[in-house]
Amino acid sequence: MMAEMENRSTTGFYDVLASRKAEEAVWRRYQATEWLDSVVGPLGISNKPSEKEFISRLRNGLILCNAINKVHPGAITKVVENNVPIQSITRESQPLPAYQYFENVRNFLVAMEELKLPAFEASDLERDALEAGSVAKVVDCVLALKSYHEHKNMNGGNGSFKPTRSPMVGHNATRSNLRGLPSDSCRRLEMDLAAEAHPSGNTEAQKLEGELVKILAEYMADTKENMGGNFLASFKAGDVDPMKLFGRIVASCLKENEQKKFPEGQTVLRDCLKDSSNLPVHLETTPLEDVSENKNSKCCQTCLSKGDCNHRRLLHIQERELQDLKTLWATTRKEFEALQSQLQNDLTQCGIQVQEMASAAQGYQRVLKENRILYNMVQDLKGNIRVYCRVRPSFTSGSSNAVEFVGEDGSLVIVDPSKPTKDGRRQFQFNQVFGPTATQEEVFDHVQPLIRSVMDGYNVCIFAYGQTGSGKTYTMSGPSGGSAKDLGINYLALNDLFQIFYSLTEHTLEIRSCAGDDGLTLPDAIMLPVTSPSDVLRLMKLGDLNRVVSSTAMNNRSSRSHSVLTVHVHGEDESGGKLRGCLHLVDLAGSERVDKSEVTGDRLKEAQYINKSLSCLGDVVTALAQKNTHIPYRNSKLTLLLQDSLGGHAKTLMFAHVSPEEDSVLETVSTLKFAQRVSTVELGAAKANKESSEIMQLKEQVENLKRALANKQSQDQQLNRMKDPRSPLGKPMTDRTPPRTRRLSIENGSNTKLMKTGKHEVSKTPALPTRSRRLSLEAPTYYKRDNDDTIRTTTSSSTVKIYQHRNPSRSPTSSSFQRQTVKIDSRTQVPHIQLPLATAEHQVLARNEVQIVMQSEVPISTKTTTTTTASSVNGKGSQIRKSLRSIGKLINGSEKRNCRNQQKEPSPIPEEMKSPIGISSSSRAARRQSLTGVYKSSRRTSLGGKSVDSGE
Ligand SMILES: Nc1ncnc2c1ncn2[C@@H]1O[C@H](COP(=O)(O)OP(=O)(O)OP(=O)(O)O)[C@@H](O)[C@H]1O
Repeated sequence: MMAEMENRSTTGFYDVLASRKAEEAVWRRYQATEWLDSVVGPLGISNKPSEKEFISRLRNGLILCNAINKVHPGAITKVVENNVPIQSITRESQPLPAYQYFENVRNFLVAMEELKLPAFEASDLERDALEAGSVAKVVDCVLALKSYHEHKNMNGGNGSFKPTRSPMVGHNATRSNLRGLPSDSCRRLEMDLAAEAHPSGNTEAQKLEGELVKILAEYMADTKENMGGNFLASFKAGDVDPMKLFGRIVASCLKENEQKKFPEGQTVLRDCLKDSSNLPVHLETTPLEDVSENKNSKCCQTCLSKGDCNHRRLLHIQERELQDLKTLWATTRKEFEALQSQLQNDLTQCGIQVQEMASAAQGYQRVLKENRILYNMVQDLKGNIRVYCRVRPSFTSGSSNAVEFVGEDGSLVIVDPSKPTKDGRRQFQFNQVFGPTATQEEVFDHVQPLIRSVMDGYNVCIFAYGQTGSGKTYTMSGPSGGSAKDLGINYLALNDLFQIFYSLTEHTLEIRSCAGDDGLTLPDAIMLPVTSPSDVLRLMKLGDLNRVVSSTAMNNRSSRSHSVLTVHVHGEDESGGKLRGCLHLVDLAGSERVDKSEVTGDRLKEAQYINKSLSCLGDVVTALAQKNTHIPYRNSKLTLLLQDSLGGHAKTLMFAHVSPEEDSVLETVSTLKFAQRVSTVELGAAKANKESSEIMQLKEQVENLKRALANKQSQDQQLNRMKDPRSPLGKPMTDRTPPRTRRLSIENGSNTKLMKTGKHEVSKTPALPTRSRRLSLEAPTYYKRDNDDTIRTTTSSSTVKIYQHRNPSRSPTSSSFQRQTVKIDSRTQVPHIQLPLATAEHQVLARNEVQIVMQSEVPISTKTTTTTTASSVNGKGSQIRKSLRSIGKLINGSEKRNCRNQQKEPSPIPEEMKSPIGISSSSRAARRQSLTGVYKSSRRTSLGGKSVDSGE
């Protein structure tokens, strides 16, 4: 059935092909006839002449010779004519002798050869030698001449002419003209010829070829029907490559027919077509897998078994091409792999380099950081005041900026836009400069080490300086209503201290708004326990409410006073040594030009006070920088307050704030100049307030020895009195002011006598701590005893209340002394200090406090160079040892004296009985004690003879 179908299909195909070919041939003959008619006159044959008719009209060669002479005049010089008009030449007319025919035809063929146009063989015109394709060759030859003629007419004979051929015919005679074409094209033409040569072959291969040809023919016929005039023209003109066209035809045949036209089972034909699709034209788009598949196709297998098929040759060629492609593919793959591995290597190298660069950058940052630390250490050793500068962001967009450059190394370049010359540019160098984008956290990172050193017993002062509105309060406290990330140094520092504190102990802290051990005091101070930074924040906010803030033309929330937050840290190190650190966080009021801030009334007065105190600060800094002997600390309360930080052994950091706006450039330069001057101030190396455990032990020994000595002396006195025969109670002693009291009075620069003023007893302050004494020097200070036994102190117009609280459990000598104590003193409105009265309770506490402080300060006051270094500790120890030795000598001396006295007659009357008031012996003891630093008894006397139980 299948075979039958195949046979039918094949027969039908050849019928169609034959009719198509016939049509084609007719059409071409018509073209040739028409052209010959137009060139040499009417041939006298029909429009659609048969092959025979056509050949017979050309056989004598006369028409051909005339035609070629028309196209190319002089191509044939001698045309043999038979004097019969062309029109009258018929099949029946007498033929010319054969040699004449031959002469004309030969001349024509030679001329065609010379014109490189396709020719035919003379035998093709023989009457009885018509064979398949021979007439077509003659027709092609005429049409080639026609095309040449047209080309000549169009281009005037210029340019190369490429003759067209019939797609249906192979031209043996024109094989030379096909040399330039690809060999595969030739092969395909050969295949076509082979197919034509065996139209009725029964072999399978022939069948397949036949089917292929049929499909091609159908396709070509369809294509021809759809061909427009342009296509034909370009085809004729040679613009269309016939081989490419053939390839395209085969490809589209494949597409269409593979799905539609081939019934199931016709796999052979499909494979064959697949095979033909692997022609070079299609290799460009056909996947390689398809090519390799086709190698085993049934058609090829059949062909291979046959051995002499054109397919075999084609297959060999394709195999070679496939092999070449495989090789190319392998090479390309290798190259690709090489490129891939190269890329991988490059990427790895790149990664390594990036890593190296990153680590180099990190190293650079580390070195930079170390450099800064070392530089700071050098500065610390030299005792320079550290100066950081902070530039706030500009608020006026679009205006030019006075800050030209902010360097990582602490350099800052300011440009005065009004002076475009070199003079307008100034460079400053500080320890650190923070640009407008610096965050609060970044700023605090650079301050943190300094704050932590408070825990090591150092006094630290950080003060913010700068023109109004430059960001001082922002740095120290943060913006009002800001979020947690905006918190300033004050909060972050306290937070940090609390964190360290929590990691050390669980104890509750105490906060108080007073100067504490050695500073100023403030009105309405209260003592509150705090357990966390938020407690402190709450209290600080309360303090801020007392700070006058008002709006000026320069700043909406301009601070109209200086603000000082002081944190006292008392601690004990692991070896039992005592530490005392103090942190002052100072937000100065801003300097301002009143014409710019446009303040009036009270605000104007405030501005004047602020500027005056800042100018005093400037004077102090200048005197310090010039190493003058006199430093004018007392010219203002601000400088007095900062005296320890500016002139002592504290670590001091100044934040110079500047506004970047162009119209602030003068103030900016002035601030930076001041900051530069501050950075040249050398305070000397900072010293920690630390007492080692060895010193503590020695102190304890001193105390014990002192007690032993006192006991001995009182025993001596008793013995002496008992030995004295003149009075059973002993001789009354002169009531004298104890020597220690006098000494203290001298130290304090005050009179210890109680002054009677009406009901009140007024006395100079007893041994007040350093800061209080300094205050009393500025304005004569008196303590008044009220009815309620309150001591009042007055300074000029203000009243001072002393809040010196001592919790017995906090005494340094108490065993229950907390390991770590943080006392936070918030002082505000320094220019307007109000110092209130103390209560009786406070008075008592004050006395106790003083006593404690004095006890701990004795060695320090005698050795003002207490430091943490081994040598200084040893120095202090040796001083104490000296004291011990002298005490020992005294004890030994008194024992010897006692021994001598005991040898004398002992008095039966006790010593106390000898003195009417019974204090002369203690006075003497006190005198001795004062010589050795014991002054509890003398204080008792100075405070009115009240006994103060040391109690500790
Ligand atoms: N680094 C900064 N980033 C963002 N805003 C800032 C910065 N510094 C300051 N400001 C803003 O600038 C304004 C003025 O700042 P601030 O009040 O701190 O200035 P000041 O120097 O304390 O002024 P005064 O001396 O008048 O009290 C505020 O609105 C503040 O929020």
